[in-house]
Amino acid sequence: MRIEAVRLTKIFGTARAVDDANFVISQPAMIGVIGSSGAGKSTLLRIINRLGEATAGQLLVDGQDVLALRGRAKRRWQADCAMIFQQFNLVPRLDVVQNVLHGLLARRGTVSTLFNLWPAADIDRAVAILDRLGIAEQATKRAEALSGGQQQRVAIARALMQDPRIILADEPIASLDPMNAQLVMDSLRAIHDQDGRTVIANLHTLDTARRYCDRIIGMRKGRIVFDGVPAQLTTSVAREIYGADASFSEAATSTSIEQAPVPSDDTYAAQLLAD
Ligand SMILES: Nc1ncnc2c1ncn2[C@@H]1O[C@H](COP(=O)(O)OP(=O)(O)OP(=O)(O)O)[C@@H](O)[C@H]1O
Repeated sequence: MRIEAVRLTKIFGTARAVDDANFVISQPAMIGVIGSSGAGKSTLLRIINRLGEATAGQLLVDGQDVLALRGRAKRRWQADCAMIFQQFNLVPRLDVVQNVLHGLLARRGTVSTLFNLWPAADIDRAVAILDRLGIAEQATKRAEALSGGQQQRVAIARALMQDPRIILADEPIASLDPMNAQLVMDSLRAIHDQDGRTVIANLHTLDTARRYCDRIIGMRKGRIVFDGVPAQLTTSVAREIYGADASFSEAATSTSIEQAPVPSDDTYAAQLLAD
């Protein structure tokens, strides 16, 4: 699969949240997107998944502009690129397996879920995916009873259930402690290595991007100002991305810094549940 972003632009009012972004992904990759708050990282992922519409530009996937798709074809594309969010976006009162099975909504209708009519083969697959992520023993618990790190792995399992070609992760570890952050990043890396799926993760922390990603895209004020391998990301380049002065230190973007929780974004759940 070849993905090419051509002059992707998103304007909110007068703000250019994504400004003329161009990149090519010619083979499965693990890509980290970095940049300070407001740089446009989330907006970029949402455009790719069609949760948000671009103002201009194209996203060519094997030559076809997926931003122009409508109806069923658009939903098929959305099923091909699963989203993972900082706040997990699980259904709290449902058990873990049910949450994972919801990944199938991207590929199928909603009728079966209304009646909880899941074929045994689907349930077996959901449990196998949970097992792969090391949380099969949590399968019958309510999602809300799990720790944040476990909930994020359930969200990854839900994403895998829809068998996507791409996983888009929007700040997947920003709400997690360092140990759980590592477990979640290890899982995403394994999914890329073992399945050959492309993973694009927005990351607050440079050290995480360096450690887990083969390629890093740096955004500043909507523009892509860096696109290269971690070794090319020198301190002076990092400073340019973050718009920081000489006092900038990488430690300031370390995973050990706790992020304040942000309100959950339930658009994704709404999209999955939509007809
Ligand atoms: N729905 C919206 N309406 C208006 N402006 C928006 C909207 N969503 C994002 N923006 C603006 O677009 C710009 C980019 O925001 P975006 O959330 O993509 O940045 P980000 O790099 O993901 O930041 P963060 O790391 O804080 O999540 C910001 O200036 C933001 O205020």
